[in-house]
Amino acid sequence: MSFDPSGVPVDPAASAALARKGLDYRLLDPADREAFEAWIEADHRGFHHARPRAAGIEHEVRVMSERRVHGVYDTTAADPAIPVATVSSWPTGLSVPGGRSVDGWAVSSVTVSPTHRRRGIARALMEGELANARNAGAAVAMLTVTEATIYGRYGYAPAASSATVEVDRGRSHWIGPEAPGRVHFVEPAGLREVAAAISRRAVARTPGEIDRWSGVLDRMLGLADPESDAARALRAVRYDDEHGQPQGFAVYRITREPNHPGWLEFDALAAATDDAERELWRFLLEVDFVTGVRGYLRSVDEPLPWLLEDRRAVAFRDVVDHLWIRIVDPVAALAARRYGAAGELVLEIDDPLGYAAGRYTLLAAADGRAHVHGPGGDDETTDAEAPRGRERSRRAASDDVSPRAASRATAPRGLRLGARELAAIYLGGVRPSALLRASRIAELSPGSAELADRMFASERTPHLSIWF
Ligand SMILES: CC(=O)SCCNC(=O)CCNC(=O)[C@H](O)C(C)(C)COP(=O)(O)OP(=O)(O)OC[C@H]1O[C@@H](n2cnc3c(N)ncnc32)[C@H](O)[C@@H]1OP(=O)(O)O
Repeated sequence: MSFDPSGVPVDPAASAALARKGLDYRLLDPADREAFEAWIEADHRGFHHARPRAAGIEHEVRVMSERRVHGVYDTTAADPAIPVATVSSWPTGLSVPGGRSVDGWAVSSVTVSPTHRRRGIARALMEGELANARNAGAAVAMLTVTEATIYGRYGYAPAASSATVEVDRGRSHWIGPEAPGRVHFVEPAGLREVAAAISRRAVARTPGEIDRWSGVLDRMLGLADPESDAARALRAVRYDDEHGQPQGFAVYRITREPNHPGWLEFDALAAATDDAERELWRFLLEVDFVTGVRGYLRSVDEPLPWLLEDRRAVAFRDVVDHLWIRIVDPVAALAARRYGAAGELVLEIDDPLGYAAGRYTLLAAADGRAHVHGPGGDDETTDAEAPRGRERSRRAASDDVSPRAASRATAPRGLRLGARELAAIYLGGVRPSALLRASRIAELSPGSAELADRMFASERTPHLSIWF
């Protein structure tokens, strides 16, 4: 990410709303170790997690000191040093269709103490984070959710799903191709640098993935608290291609009762190439003395069933909305991705919080690039050169993405929709026509949803494979 949130002030509206309830809204100073530890205590309690061990606290302090961390304090509480509410946020890239990235604002650690619930504290924090996102220059705010009923009211919608993929080891006869490379066992600590590089490439090829921060890799590899039982149970493997270049890795554990075969479970299988993805799956499926394999947060579009003779060996369980996004700057967001078909589409967006409200014209060219015209006369065109990163170019439409060129290709069509529905269709994981059938959007003219389906289609099903 190339935009800097350090100059973003504490949101005055959130501060005032909380002050009216007799509460202090504070941005924590990364140098204030005590405040961070108290905040971590509140965060763990809020999520019903066990208290972290010393190494876990060190890890959390490291991670949190790289974010904007807010606490809400009640000076009348028995222990006023422990916040009654928490939230953290940071700027990060979100992969979008076309192998590109949009400037995003990740929001996490939203907790309110049960002693202070349902007084509007979470609302103040969430509205504050939308203001922070917009002030920092992000186009999209995003989060992963504990419950699907909390965030729609702020304009968030599910944009990428994930599933637990369970494979019956006894039925998993492999019929896929042989990979040219090899799988090696490696020590998790030795994988750290390579895992970062592979993850960057894996994230870039999958819409819905967000840039990895160093703490999430440490967590994946068991390095956050390496002496914990959970970390010591992890085994790591790396796939090297035929030239000896690392192209993928997986980290797994085997859980089992004495005298019984176990279950192989994994949270991380990251691949920069299709060969690496296939061969790591194959390795995990062929480990002996195992009844089955369970991969968490996998894509709902996993190619695995097509690699096995018996596709019913694979079950997709717990398919859930996983990544929720909120568009805070539609012009920048719409111009950041590439489109599946050429066309001109008017988007009339209703947004009670204001960020996305207005009439936008999206002009997509046959090469997937787009020109977006916003209500304030702001225009933005997809940059042809840079594949990822901050790619805004506020300039006039180029010849091949000009309004005239696009309208020659397709007659104008349009949708009337809310900020939530825009968020749902943005990555291509939800078809506009499904929202039309649900009466969540309306067409300005017949055929608009069908055109929007084709334009918003993504070459890959959006997927997010981590919690944040
Ligand atoms: C991105 C993340 O971090 S996801 C993690 C979310 N956190 C958790 O699940 C931890 C446990 N839960 C909590 O800490 C709290 O219950 C929170 C944070 C979810 C809600 O905090 P509160 O301060 O009680 O919420 P607040 O009073 O501001 O409610 C705002 C609105 O959300 C609604 N709401 C709050 N919690 C929930 C819920 N769990 N389910 C459905 N609606 C909810 C309220 O009814 C209210 O609706 P309205 O304003 O439209 O009438």
